[in-house]
Amino acid sequence: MSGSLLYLSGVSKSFEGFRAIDNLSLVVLPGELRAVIGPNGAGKTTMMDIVTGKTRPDEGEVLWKETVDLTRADEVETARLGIGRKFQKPSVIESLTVAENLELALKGPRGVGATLFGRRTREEAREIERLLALVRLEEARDALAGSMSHGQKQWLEIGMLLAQDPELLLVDEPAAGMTDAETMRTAELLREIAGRHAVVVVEHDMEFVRALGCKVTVLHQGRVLAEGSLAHVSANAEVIEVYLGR
Ligand SMILES: Nc1ncnc2c1ncn2[C@@H]1O[C@H](COP(=O)(O)OP(=O)(O)OP(=O)(O)O)[C@@H](O)[C@H]1O
Repeated sequence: MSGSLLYLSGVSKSFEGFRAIDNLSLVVLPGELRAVIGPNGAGKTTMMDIVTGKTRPDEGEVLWKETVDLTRADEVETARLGIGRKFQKPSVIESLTVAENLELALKGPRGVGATLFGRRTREEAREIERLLALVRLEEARDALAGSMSHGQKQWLEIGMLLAQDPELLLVDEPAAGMTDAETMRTAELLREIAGRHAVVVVEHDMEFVRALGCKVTVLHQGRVLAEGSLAHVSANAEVIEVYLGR
């Protein structure tokens, strides 16, 4: 599709004869915020695995910016192209401070020594401040990441992914295990970062999806069951039957 950032068409993937993804089509535009919902086993994780090059589809097209064939890319290449992925479990370095974690993310994995023993350039310091403000951890900049709440660790990790300035951020169930206040704050954060980055969020928490206020894609049995506003998909009889009405 013209102007798409991510384009999936007719994508299928089977595991030992079981179709986890079945003729899936999906388009994400630059800067778009999109929620993906669906029952357990609907194929949400497999879809993200395909986009990031972790899993190769059996059939179908997966295009980045209309031209780059993502079915030939591995996870390192998709990261380099600008696709960031936030897994459910936070993976911050607990023995470093919040600011040091962000600094490390700016410098990449080879920057551990420079982070611990080197000096921050003025540009790095400015970028760290921008990210701290964005993820609302300014007050916690010098605290150890290990002392943060679960929600704060999730925000820090989102900040670390943003340090790489991805054009697409895939986020897997960020609200799981968060308090209600943290959940709402996370929705606000993702709304804020959309625009500069496209964000695709997989989530089960419907209050969170409502707070995102974005287009929703409902997956079921590896394909798109419904797509549109939350009000639109919530009124769909099949969606109610397989997911919302449980
Ligand atoms: N490597 C694999 N080998 C065999 N089956 C797999 C593999 N990966 C996924 N599946 C199967 O494919 C289906 C889709 O799984 P997937 O994890 O993508 O769903 P999901 O929508 O992310 O579910 P959940 O909400 O539970 O995380 C499931 O039935 C799962 O058991």
